[in-house]
Amino acid sequence: MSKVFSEKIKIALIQLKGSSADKSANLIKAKNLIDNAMTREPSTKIVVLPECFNAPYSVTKFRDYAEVINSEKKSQSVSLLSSIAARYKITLIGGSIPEIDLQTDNVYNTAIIFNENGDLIDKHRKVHLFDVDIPNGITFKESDSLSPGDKATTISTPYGNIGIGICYDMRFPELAMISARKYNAFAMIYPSAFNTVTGPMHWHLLAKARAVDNQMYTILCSPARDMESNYHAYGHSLVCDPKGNIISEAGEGEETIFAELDPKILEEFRAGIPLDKQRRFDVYTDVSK
Ligand SMILES: NC(=O)CCC(=O)C(=O)O
Repeated sequence: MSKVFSEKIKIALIQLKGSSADKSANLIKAKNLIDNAMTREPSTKIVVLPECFNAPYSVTKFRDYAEVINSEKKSQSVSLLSSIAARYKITLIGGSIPEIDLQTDNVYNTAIIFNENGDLIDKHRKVHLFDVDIPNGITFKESDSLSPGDKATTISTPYGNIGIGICYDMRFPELAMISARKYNAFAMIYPSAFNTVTGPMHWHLLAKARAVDNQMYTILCSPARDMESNYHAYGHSLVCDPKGNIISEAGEGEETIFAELDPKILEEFRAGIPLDKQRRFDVYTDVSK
C-alpha cells in the first residue's frame, strides 16, 4: 500500500481563459498564470490546468491542434510544461491537450503529467468521450473526431498516489474507485470543461459524490467562461475534501484558487467511517481486482 502524505500540501488550480485559436498564446498565458501562482504561494506543490487548455474545445479543431506526446521528442506543449514543472519543482497536472498517435492516426483528449524534475511521468487519454444530446440544452459529440483511451490512470507523487480522469470521466465512478481502492489514491484530479447547461445541474454534485464514495479529495479544474467562444465553460474550479465539503471554489472568470490538502482529515474520516473494512464482496464485485 502506498504511503499517503504526512504534512499538508498546497495545490493551485489555474482557471484560465485559454481556448483562443492561437496555441502559442494559450501556452504563454498558462505559463504566466503559473508564474503568478508560484509567486503568490511559493510553497505550492501541485498545480492543475483545465481540459483542452491550449486549443479551442471543438470537435472540428482537435485534429488541427493535436501533438505527438512522448518523453523523447518533446512537443511544444510538453516542452513548455516540462520546463515549468522543473523550474518550480512541482507536480504539474498539465490539463489536457489534443494528442495524435501517428501509428493509428487516432486523436485523443489527453492529460499530461510531470514530476518535479520536469519528466513526463504519465498521460491519461480520456476514457469516456463526451457524447450528449440534451434537447434545448447542448449537443456535443467528441467521438466525431476523438478516440477513447483504454486505461485508468493513477500517478505516483512524493505525497502519495493520485487518480487522474478528464471531465466526463467523473460521471463514471469506477475510475475513481480503482484509484482509491486498488492504489490507495488520496485524491482524484479531473482537468475539466463542463458547460453552462450541465455545470449547474451536476458539477458540485459529482465532485461531492466521488469524494464521499471514496473518502478522498476530488479536484476539478475548469477553463474560465468565455461567452465569445463556441463552448461556454462553467468555471467554478473547486477542491472538495473527503467529507464532501467544498474547501475552495472559483467563480466564472479567469482566476487561480489554492487549497491545502490535509492528511488528518483523510485519516480521521476513513477511520471514523471505515468503509474499507465493511465492503461486501460476497454481494457485489470488487472493482479494484
Ligand atoms: N468536456 C466534457 O467532458 C464535458 C462534460 C460535461 O459537461 C458533463 O456534463 O458531463
